[in-house]
Amino acid sequence: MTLEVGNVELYFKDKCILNGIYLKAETGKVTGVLGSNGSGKSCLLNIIFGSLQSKYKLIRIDGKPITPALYKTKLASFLPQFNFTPDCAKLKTVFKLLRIDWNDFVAEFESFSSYKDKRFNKLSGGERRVIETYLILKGKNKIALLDEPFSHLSPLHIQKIIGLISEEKHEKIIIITDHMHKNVINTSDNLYLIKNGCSKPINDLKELETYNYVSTGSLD
Ligand SMILES: Nc1ncnc2c1ncn2[C@@H]1O[C@H](COP(=O)(O)OP(=O)(O)OP(=O)(O)O)[C@@H](O)[C@H]1O
Repeated sequence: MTLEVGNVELYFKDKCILNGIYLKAETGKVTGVLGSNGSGKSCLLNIIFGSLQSKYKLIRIDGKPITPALYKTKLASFLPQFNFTPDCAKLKTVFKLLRIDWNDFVAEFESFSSYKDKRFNKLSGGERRVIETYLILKGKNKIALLDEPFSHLSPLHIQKIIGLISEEKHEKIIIITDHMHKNVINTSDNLYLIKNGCSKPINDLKELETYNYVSTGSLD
């Protein structure tokens, strides 16, 4: 499956945020989106998901334009920057409702093994991020949009999430953005940088220096 996003124009009042976006993502490859603070990464993911309206956008799946918001089609799931799980929900209830196997989860994330009856709001920020990222990656949707999945995560959990992304990419289109750019770079098969409202395909990591996203030599 392929997902193409183009012709995006997003303004807040008179301020132009996005105006030259083309991005192609496909099953089997992770698509990474990098960009400085405020460059429009979260807005772009929200526009793709349909939770933010833009002046223009064209979304194509397997070459065919798709007009309903993606969240309405149930094709896509979205890990936003904020928590989406109800505070008082017990983890076992959330997993059951989403039909995700708890035992598979704790086999991978052993430190959660005593948490089955815990309520979501009793977890730490990083633990919440692990749970929600896992739920999105293991869900049935064919497109997963991940906005900062690594934030608040400790190194071991980051490695496990990266492993999960590498497995799930064979089933899903995965688009990921995060400020932990080295993790995004290592996880992604295709990379884009958002700069001045436009997407720049990155074929050589040196371009990230040329576009002044990272300092010279920092990726050596
Ligand atoms: N609801 C809003 N009203 C007005 N401006 C907004 C709104 N949401 C976002 N913006 C602006 O749009 C720009 C892009 O925001 P966005 O959150 O997409 O950036 P980002 O690249 O995800 O940043 P960060 O990496 O810091 O999270 C920012 O300048 C932000 O101030």
